[in-house]
Amino acid sequence: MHHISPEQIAKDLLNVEAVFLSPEEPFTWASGLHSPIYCDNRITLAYPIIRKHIARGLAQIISEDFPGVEVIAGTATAGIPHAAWVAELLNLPMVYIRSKPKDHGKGNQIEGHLIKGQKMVVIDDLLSTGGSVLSAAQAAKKEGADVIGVVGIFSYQLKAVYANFEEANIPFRTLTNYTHLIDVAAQEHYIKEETLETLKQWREDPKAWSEQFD
Ligand SMILES: O=P(O)(O)OC[C@H]1O[C@H](OP(=O)(O)OP(=O)(O)O)[C@H](O)[C@@H]1O
Ligand SMILES: O=C(O)c1cc(=O)[nH]c(=O)[nH]1
Repeated sequence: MHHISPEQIAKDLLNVEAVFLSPEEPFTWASGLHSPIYCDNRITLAYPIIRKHIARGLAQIISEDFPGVEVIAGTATAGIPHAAWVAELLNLPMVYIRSKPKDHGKGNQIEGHLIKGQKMVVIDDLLSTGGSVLSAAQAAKKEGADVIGVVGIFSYQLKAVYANFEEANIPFRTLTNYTHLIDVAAQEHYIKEETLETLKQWREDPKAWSEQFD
């Protein structure tokens, strides 16, 4: 099967303007970190060709790296649509994982039919610290899933993501990452030289950069 390259996915994200830059008034991430960049992968849902690139790329990684998978899980909310398309391509069952158990109805955190011992790959759209998807993976493990891997569209390659996945002892893969995004943005002049400098500086120490805005 033809591999969709990390550069192509980075280009897709830039082309659909999923990458937002605001160095003066930084974004606040799920982890509480402040950042000059926000990658809104939800925008890709509006583009059938691009969401197909993503689904095929994720399905391919899963087939190659996690061949024993028996169920695909999507994290609420942004992981769910991609998980559904990947489950469809791989002809596998799908569940989704809420960030917290529901406070009414059945009180579920994992929604759908999960069989104990089932080998699961969890899909999130994006990994910053990995905290969200790992907490989803822990919830699935508590319900009896055997989480064999995590896949996503994009990783910022933060030190925290490597440390957190190592601690959880779960492997992860992404279609593209910050290195590819910045390379493509620089080569194809998507981002002003001055902003690129800020993005390179931010990357040296995202925590210290964030602390200026606490
Ligand atoms: O790796 P992390 O540090 O946990 O950050 C990444 C998470 O943050 C975003 O979700 P968000 O909490 O904004 O919720 P959403 O999916 O409902 O939009 C994103 O979709 C990831 O799940
Ligand atoms: O860490 C986050 O919350 C986050 C960062 C980002 O670039 N995009 C996103 O959807 N969430």
